[in-house]
Amino acid sequence: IILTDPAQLKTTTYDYIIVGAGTSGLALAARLSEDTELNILVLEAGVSDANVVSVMAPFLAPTVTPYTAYDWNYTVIPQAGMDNRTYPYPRGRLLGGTSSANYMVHQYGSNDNWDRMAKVTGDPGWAWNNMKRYVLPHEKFVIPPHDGHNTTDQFSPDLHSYIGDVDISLYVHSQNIDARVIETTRQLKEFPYNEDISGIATDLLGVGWAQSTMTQGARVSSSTSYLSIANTRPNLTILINAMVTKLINTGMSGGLMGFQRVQFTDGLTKTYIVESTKEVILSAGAIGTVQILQLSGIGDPADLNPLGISVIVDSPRVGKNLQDHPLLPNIFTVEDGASLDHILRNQSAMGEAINEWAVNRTGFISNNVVNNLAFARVKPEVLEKYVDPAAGKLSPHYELIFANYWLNPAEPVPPTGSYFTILTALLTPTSRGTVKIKSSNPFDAPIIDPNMLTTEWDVNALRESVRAAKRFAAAPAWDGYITGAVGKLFSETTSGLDAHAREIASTIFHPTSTASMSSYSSKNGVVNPDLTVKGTYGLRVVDLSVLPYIPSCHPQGPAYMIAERAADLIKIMRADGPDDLSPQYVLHY
Ligand SMILES: Cc1cc2nc3c(=O)[nH]c(=O)nc-3n(C[C@H](O)[C@H](O)[C@H](O)COP(=O)(O)OP(=O)(O)OC[C@H]3O[C@@H](n4cnc5c(N)ncnc54)[C@H](O)[C@@H]3O)c2cc1C
Repeated sequence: IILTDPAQLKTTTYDYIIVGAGTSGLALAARLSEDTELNILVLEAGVSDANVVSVMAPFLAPTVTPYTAYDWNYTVIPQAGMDNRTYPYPRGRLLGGTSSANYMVHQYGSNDNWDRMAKVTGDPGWAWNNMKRYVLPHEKFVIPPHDGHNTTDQFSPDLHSYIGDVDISLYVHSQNIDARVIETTRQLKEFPYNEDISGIATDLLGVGWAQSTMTQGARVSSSTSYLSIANTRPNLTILINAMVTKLINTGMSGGLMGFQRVQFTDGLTKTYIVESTKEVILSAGAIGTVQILQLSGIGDPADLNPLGISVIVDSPRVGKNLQDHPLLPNIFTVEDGASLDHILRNQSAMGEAINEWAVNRTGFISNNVVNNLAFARVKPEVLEKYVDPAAGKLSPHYELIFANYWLNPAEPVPPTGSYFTILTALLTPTSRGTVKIKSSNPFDAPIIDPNMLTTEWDVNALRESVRAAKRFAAAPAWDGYITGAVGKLFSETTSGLDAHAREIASTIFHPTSTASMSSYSSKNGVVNPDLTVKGTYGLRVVDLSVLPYIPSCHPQGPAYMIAERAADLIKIMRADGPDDLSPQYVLHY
């Protein structure tokens, strides 16, 4: 049941209270509520996602954020590595969280991403060999896609699940560049075709077809999937418009501090308190989770003391390990009228397209914003000088994203011209940023410093991605289409290309790792391998903040995987012994 007013709550005591009805939060709520004996409350600061056209229509995803009613409307502080520019840092503030606001590309990361996590945390349960089991309950691959096209060789059917909760589909509308992208894989050895870039198999490298969380011409979020399946359960309550302002400590036990009470506000004047008998679980995302921890006195004394917040749990790594993928739009000019731009900037043409979508769920509005992606590694001679920051030899360093129009999240399409965009994203950054509350007022936005492009590796690797994009675009497949390059992309020099990056790069919106996991004995982390917050009992974090390293992929898949395993970890803790667990929940390691 979804409630909108705290007065509608039947009780103030629940077994589990989950903070944040986002990507991970709703997946976890759905799994925990399978046990009818448990009473679960989810508190979400944002609004309902119901009937919001920009949220539902896949191609309109870029209009859900930034700076809207569905966004937390954050802005980063001036970035030293990017000409001291600031830029928006969108996060979904609605049911489904950022899965209701993202661009829907779905992957799991490379096997190495998970194996490295198992290694650094000392918990083999995070290795891909164990994690891959969660693909089965998680995804439901849609065959055929909504446009009915033949998907032979566009994904590997044997790798995928068809019985899970989240619909995942290949494209449902072609872009006129699709054939040229695939042709390039035949012409340039450097960019081989990869039939399946989900990351389920060992190899993520190459050019392939995007897999997206959508079905029947509409977005699939954690709200329209996990929640819509679980929502009829009487033991699951979701309260929206409920912003958590802090956790209240409820006393020590065995040297650990409890935080069983959750304080929240309706956003206006009233404050409420609810209590958990088992656990409070923070799923407020890489920014929100840090904010709540710090407001509750869990953090670095150097951050909290100056704000007059008493330190209850000294946890110096809270908000410290922020990682994100820098994104650089490399835009080419193309033959007049050969791109989608003339439609995108024509209001009546857009109106017609949206109308077609509203009536039939067809046309380009029913499709994701991109159809093809490429994952690649820098050349060995570039890597020579560095300790490879990738999780393994089959993990990409960067990504190329292809769109037959002007796709620059930071700058709208110019009034004239036709364009082709190859966005490049650095997937293995070594720069580390921070998230820190500005004051003890929960309504003050935290200070977000992604600190991007501040290491030599990051600058070099992003430059290599631009060179790769230019080599890609120089393949014969693009003859008669591309006519030039926009801005400093023209440059052939190192300094020119670096200036291009500093001038227009921003984020692909993938913040992670701000409450990262480390082994039970390590202090270099915020949570333990079972996601419990170090120094506390009855408190866990279940969202992308727990990742020690950002995965080299689009991270909503990992957010869902973390939630799926967290549900098992919680169920195992509750069970008296293995006999109490259904076979599905026994970990095999
Ligand atoms: C524009 C954009 C495009 C993206 N495109 C892609 C893509 O194509 N593919 C991909 O894989 N990833 C993409 N991402 C990233 C990805 O969607 C997110 O990283 C992921 O969904 C985060 O999941 P999460 O569970 O950690 O947090 P979220 O899904 O953000 O959930 C956090 C929830 O907690 C709530 N919350 C926060 N603070 C509080 C509080 N104090 N009280 C109550 N509730 C609170 C929030 O409102 C939100 O609902 C994109 C992100 C953006 C912004």
